[in-house]
Amino acid sequence: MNTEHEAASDVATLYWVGGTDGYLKMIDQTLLPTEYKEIECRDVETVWEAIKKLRVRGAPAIGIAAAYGVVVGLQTEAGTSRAEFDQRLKIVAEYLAGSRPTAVNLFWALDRLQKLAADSADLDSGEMHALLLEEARRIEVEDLEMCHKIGEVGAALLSPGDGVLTHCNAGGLATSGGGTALAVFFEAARQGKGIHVYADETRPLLQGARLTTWELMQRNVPVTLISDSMAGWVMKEGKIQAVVTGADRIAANGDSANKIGTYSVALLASLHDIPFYIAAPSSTFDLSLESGAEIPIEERQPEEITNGFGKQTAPEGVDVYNPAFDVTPAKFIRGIITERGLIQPVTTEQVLRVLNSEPVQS
Ligand SMILES: CSC[C@H]1O[C@H](OP(=O)(O)O)[C@H](O)[C@@H]1O
Repeated sequence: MNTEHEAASDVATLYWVGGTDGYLKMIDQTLLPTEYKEIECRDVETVWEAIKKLRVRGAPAIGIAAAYGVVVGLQTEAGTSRAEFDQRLKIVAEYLAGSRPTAVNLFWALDRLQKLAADSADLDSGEMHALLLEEARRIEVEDLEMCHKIGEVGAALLSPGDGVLTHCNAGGLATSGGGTALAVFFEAARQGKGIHVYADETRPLLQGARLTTWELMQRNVPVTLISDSMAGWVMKEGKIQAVVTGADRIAANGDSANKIGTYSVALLASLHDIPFYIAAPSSTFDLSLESGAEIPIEERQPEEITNGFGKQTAPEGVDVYNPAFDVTPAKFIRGIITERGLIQPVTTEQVLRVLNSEPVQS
């Protein structure tokens, strides 16, 4: 636990230091696992770059970073009129919204802060700034509570000795510190279920190889790293009894966007009659979308594939297609694990029923 970190998280993915004149501190995830370094974000441009370059990544973590990014971006408005403050708030929110398009938590957090400001027109700029910092901290702490509940709901689905496969990183590093898919594994391990995790390396940015294995080893959860192309074979060999991944945006019918390669894993799981679960907080649902067809998919730079981590592995000028996410249709998802319970079957009716219920009691 970082002594400066006020939220009760044991993985200090990101946190605010000080008052409204403070700053956002975060682990630079691009350096893991070989270097553990925290960076300080003292202006909104640094926050934007950190999200864009995946120094901070994962839907919930991106939402928290954006919320604190708004607070940082408003530090230029100390002592201004409320009208000037609100104009700057609009500019900063639009700027941060342009960092990455798929993770809905980013937009959910920005909308939440802007609505708070609209509902607090009577406050002066200093009071409003302080209230926005409180709300950003609330988003962080609420996420930690959601992660712990997701862990409890999901762990109940796993049996002693299960082999479980995951794709990308949906751990503490992708959230306030508790994780979503990995929260399920952490809780199952805490309950003594003796699970064994198989982590896809997750090309091209290797969040699985670099981050998921690191987190699980930190917590002494047995983990085996496999290449993405091995997922089908370990299922065929009977090593996998369940698959759990995170999500970046879930449509009202349960179609789920997640790291590229997740769709293939879901199809393979279906072929082997292995349950495929998504673990995600309610803040990752976008009920304005009827289906996953409308989820915006981020395309990233070709160099992530042709020059991953500095080594050229393809001819100069080769044509590259690099979508960062894909969408798994609800029909391939056995259940969606949320802090409000398990959504099963995965239908619009069930999504709305569970999301309208209260969070499970720990
Ligand atoms: C708990 S959300 C984790 C989710 O975010 C990752 O994407 P990225 O690393 O590009 O931010 C991936 O889709 C994970 O499943």
